[in-house]
Amino acid sequence: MPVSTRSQIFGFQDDSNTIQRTRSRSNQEQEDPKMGPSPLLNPHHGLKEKMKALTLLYEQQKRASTALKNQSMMREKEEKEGRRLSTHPSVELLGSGKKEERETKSSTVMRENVLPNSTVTRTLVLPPCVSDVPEESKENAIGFDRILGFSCPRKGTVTTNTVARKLSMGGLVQQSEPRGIVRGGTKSGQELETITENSSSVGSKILVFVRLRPMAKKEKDAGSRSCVRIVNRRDVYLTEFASENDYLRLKRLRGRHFTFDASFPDSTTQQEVYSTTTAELVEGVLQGRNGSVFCYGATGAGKTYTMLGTMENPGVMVLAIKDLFAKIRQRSCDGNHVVHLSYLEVYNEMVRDLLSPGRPLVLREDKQGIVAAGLTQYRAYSTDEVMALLQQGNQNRTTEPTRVNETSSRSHAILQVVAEYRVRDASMNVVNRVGKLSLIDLAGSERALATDQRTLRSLEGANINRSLLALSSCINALVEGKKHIPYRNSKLTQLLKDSLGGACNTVMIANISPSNLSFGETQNTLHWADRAKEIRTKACQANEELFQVPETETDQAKLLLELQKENRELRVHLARQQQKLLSVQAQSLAANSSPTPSSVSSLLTPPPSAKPNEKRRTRSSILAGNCFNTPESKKRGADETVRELRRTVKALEAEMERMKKEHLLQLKQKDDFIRELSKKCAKSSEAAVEGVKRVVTRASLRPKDYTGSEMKSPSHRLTRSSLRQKESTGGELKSPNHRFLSPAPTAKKRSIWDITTANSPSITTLNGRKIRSHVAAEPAPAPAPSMLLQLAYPCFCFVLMFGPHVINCILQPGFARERAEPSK
Ligand SMILES: Nc1ncnc2c1ncn2[C@@H]1O[C@H](COP(=O)(O)OP(=O)(O)OP(=O)(O)O)[C@@H](O)[C@H]1O
Repeated sequence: MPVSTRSQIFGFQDDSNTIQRTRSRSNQEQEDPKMGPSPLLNPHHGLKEKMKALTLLYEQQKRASTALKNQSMMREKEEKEGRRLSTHPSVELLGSGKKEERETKSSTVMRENVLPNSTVTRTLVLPPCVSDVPEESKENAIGFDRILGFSCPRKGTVTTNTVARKLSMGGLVQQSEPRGIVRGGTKSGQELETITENSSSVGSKILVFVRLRPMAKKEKDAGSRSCVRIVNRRDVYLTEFASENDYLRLKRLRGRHFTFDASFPDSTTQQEVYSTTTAELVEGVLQGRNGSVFCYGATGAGKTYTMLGTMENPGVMVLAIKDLFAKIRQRSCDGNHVVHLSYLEVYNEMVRDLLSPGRPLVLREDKQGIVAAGLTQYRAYSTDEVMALLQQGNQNRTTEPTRVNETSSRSHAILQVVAEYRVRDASMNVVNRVGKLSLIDLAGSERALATDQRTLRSLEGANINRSLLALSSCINALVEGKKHIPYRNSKLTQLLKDSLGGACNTVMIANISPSNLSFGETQNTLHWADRAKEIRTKACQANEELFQVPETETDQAKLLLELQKENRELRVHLARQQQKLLSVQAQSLAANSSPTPSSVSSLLTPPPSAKPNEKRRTRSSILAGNCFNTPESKKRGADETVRELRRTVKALEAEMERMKKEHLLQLKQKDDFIRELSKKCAKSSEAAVEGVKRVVTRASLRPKDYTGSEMKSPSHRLTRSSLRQKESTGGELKSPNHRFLSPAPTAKKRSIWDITTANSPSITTLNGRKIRSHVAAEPAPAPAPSMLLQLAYPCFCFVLMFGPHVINCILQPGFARERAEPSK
């Protein structure tokens, strides 16, 4: 520094470090040939010189301390400013133009201050040599902050002094970046100042924005001039022109300067306004924070345009709802979102439901705050649905033409959107977040002259003004930190209680007209907006509820799961059992349909071409899974069985008949054979009787009539042969058949044969005794039937009685096989 070069203190080198430093510097300078010889080297310098050096040193110290003081003051101011702005999550004040970035890049000073307990990031880009500029200039540097939330910088917004600030609240910004924000600091690589602040513990201040509407045609026609100038999208300069009639003050200009969180010139689009003011509130609502946006201003200043907008240029309400649903759609896979909607108006100090108009509603205070009892809460599923509801509500809203505004809103309208988000966390507890967004379009403050003098309009105006006055009183009380806030003075302030003094992120948009004809209203609006900046709402924390699933409930849930599992298993088991039962029934049915043993059934079964098919059909119908047969199908099955049984019976009868015939035929054949044999025997025996008269036979005892008769019984042959045997053995019968020989005529005892054939028609009586016809030819005593006949007859009867299958089994097993073979 030039001052130090003049330091010529030599003798003070041991007194202080400062002097030591000064001396050393002086020594350096001594060596510098450009600087020339130092005056301190002159031994003739007296006290005067020393005093001069000391004075210089003192001045130097003083300047340094002043610089330090300025620095700390500036820091304090920045901190204060940052705190205020940090109450709003969406504001980001950064250098926007690339041109500016280029300008400041080369000469930016970086300072980093980290405050304890802070979470908010603030980025400052300071102009070149900021430390060297006077104090006033430094204040201006802060005063010329610009919002970089606007992606498209406009003409005339470029300044040499650029301060970029990034504000956030409760971590909102980290999660969602406001649209269109250009982070000048990060993009240009400029050195940044980062200040963090824990705003959540302090609470938040209301963010205040100002929007200037374009000059209306009516106003232009009336020759009005613009009295509002917005600089750097933040500063508002209000100019009061002297009255044309006041000739003395014609050239006098009175102006006022206001600074807000952001100020929107007349060219700002709806989307820009939404992005800067409300987008972050929507994000916060989805995280369980309450948010409020309200428009304040004189009648015709553009409040309804800002909140509702037109079809071509939808306003904040519409854009917020669209954004809300878009964000919900993005997170739909995470959990369940439920959106409820209500829309009401306060007209002449009456609360009315705009979605289902009827009787005025009563305001009540409960845990959730002030609520309108009986207000319709519509569950909305889509943006279109909300738009339709909004349109319906607006049709019900009270609007009347006034001198200032063709469609002047005569009521305060409040659209409330409640977003509930329910999700399960890692430990399966249910997290429930409820955020409420209130979008409020106030009626315009107005002078009586501005509206009609008609009774109703003036009454409306009076009520509007009264409620707005109550709002002003509340704002005043809040700013002054009074304990009692007069919310109850009007319905409007009651409804805004949460937004102004509750745990809520609140945004106020002050709408102003550019016309100098509305200077008074504009000044008033700006004045209250400026006051509102100081309102501090309570710390806004997420309305989050955690529903822990209690242990007992967990046990019950487990039990329920187990029971459900068991029930499922039992059902499967039951189905299997039913299947089995049905198959068993089917088998038994099949068995009933063919009750005979396999050999017999195969014998008696109808031709193989028909029967197996039927069986297969029955089986297949069961296997088809008809576990739960209808009664009809059961009846059909029974009929089928009966039909089958009948067929079997018929087949059996036919078979029996056939076997009977066969048997008779066989018997006849055998009888013929015996007859022939007996004839031959008779011839030979005649010859033998004639030769040997000693042998007495029955035949010899028979009358001659009978000798020629036919011997039909096969036993007759045996008799003859036994005779022949007797003859050969010397008259003694050695054959076991001897015992079957008919008894002697003297014997009265009757054989079974005699009894069974007693009633036979073919039996004739001989000597009072009945004999069979085929032995009738023989003389009495008639010989007993042969052994073959005695066996065959009971068998025949047995066959007739019990069916051919028994015979088949007992007597002629081979027969059945012979018969069965064709069926194979
Ligand atoms: N930013 C803007 N851009 C274009 N036109 C605007 C803008 N702001 C307001 N207007 C127009 O100005 C007129 C009045 O606006 P608006 O009805 O929104 O005023 P207001 O403040 O709601 O009035 P009131 O309190 O009487 O209801 C409307 O015709 C509107 O289209």
